[in-house]
Amino acid sequence: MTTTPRYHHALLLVPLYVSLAWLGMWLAAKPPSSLTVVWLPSGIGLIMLLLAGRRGLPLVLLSSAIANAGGWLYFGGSWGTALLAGLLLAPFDSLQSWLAWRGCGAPRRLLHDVGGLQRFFWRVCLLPPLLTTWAMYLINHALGAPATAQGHLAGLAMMTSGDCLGLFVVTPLYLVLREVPWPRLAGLTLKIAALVALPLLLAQGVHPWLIWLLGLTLIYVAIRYRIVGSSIAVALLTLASLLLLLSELGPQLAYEHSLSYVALSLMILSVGLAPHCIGLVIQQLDDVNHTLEQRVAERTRALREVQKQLETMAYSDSLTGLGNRHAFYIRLQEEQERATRRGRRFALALLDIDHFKRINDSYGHQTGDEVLRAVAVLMQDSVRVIDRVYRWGGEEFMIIFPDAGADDAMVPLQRICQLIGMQPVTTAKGELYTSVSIGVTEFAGRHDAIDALLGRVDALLYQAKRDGRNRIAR
Ligand SMILES: Nc1nc2c(ncn2[C@@H]2O[C@H](COP(=O)(O)OP(=O)(O)OP(=O)(O)O)[C@@H](O)[C@H]2O)c(=O)[nH]1
Repeated sequence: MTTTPRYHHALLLVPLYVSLAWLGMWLAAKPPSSLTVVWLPSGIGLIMLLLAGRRGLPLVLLSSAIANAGGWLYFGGSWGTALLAGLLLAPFDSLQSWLAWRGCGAPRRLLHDVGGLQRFFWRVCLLPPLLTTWAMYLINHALGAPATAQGHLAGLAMMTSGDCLGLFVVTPLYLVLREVPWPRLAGLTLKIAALVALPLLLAQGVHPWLIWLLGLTLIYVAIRYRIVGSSIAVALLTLASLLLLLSELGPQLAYEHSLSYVALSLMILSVGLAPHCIGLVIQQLDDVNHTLEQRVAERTRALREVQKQLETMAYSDSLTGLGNRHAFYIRLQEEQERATRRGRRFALALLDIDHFKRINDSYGHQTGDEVLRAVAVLMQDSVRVIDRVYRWGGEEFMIIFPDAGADDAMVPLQRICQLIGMQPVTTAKGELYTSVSIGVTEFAGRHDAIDALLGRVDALLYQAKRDGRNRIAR
């Protein structure tokens, strides 16, 4: 049989189970006698199964047998009675843990939402003790355990509420321990201990009615620290109640003894349920909020992506990948303003592929597209990084040369003219020769309007066409 780390942890709980059981028996035997408020081993048994699954069942059986047999020996029972108590009671303790474990369903979801709290209370804390403690009570009684002063029913109620409270206190603590790192848990426990102690001390020292402040404290803890806080608070409240009872302090002792202990168990159960409920509701709201925020963030990211794509589509020419006419206008305006502000120049060239219609007519539109793409790449490769090439429309292109005059622009333009005129464009239909005509002008200072600039470059292009094409006019 292979053993996992979780099984080892369950194994380590055996001594804890036994010592908590003996501590419980010892407390019960203290005056005012035979009283149980909380039976912590019931919770420990469930944790063994949560850790080790079915393989934890023999561990619960063993722990319970040792605890019960030892208890009977301690209280003066014979070896035979002790052995019998161990053998007879252990299966019922194990059955209780098994029922509670089955009631948990998926432990991760146990105290995850308010619906889970209902399941936790009924199926984990209440039903398993209700179904098993009567048998254990009968066995104890048959073996010679005395009834409480208030009779069997009070004794049975005390045993059931004690087991129920054990499960109610220990299970959430286990879930908390699993999720919260130790240093944070220690800090949190100290803070909550101070908050829980305050109303208890006020009730003892000033006036018993001040015990009601405890309700406010627990609600505050639940709102502030969610289910983690309420779990720690309920455990601390149980501990504090036990200490107060041991010191024979506390308003509970005003009642009949055993019934007052049942009342205390029930009080802790009901007082504990409210903050758990508040903690879970707030936690659920937090989770919903978090999910919504995540979704909004995702949508915003997707929208930004679409916006980027739309911008690219709005400013670029899909065939050549160059900036389109819209982008050209924006850049031309910026360049004109910049040049005016700094007293600089810039050159503007308009290029047109000669007799492009013939290419389309002879080889088809697709081949025409290939030529347009090839010419676009060639132009882009022939200018400086800061120069910008745009598709003006059809087979016409614009180039803006920042910080350059028409003379400076002539150098790359001549290179473009020569390259296009001399080297063929490779297309699917074969190698094609073409040429470009170019008009080039420069910005003539602050009074040179954009329309005038465009009119000039257009006229120069037509001059180049008129003069025989495959040339530059300036
Ligand atoms: N393949 C293709 N052809 C286009 C595109 N846009 C415009 N054209 C074509 O480009 C041709 C332009 O013809 P014209 O304006 O007569 O110019 P041209 O034939 O180059 O003659 P010149 O400019 O006088 O040398 C037309 O046949 C348009 O259909 C395009 O995106 N792809």
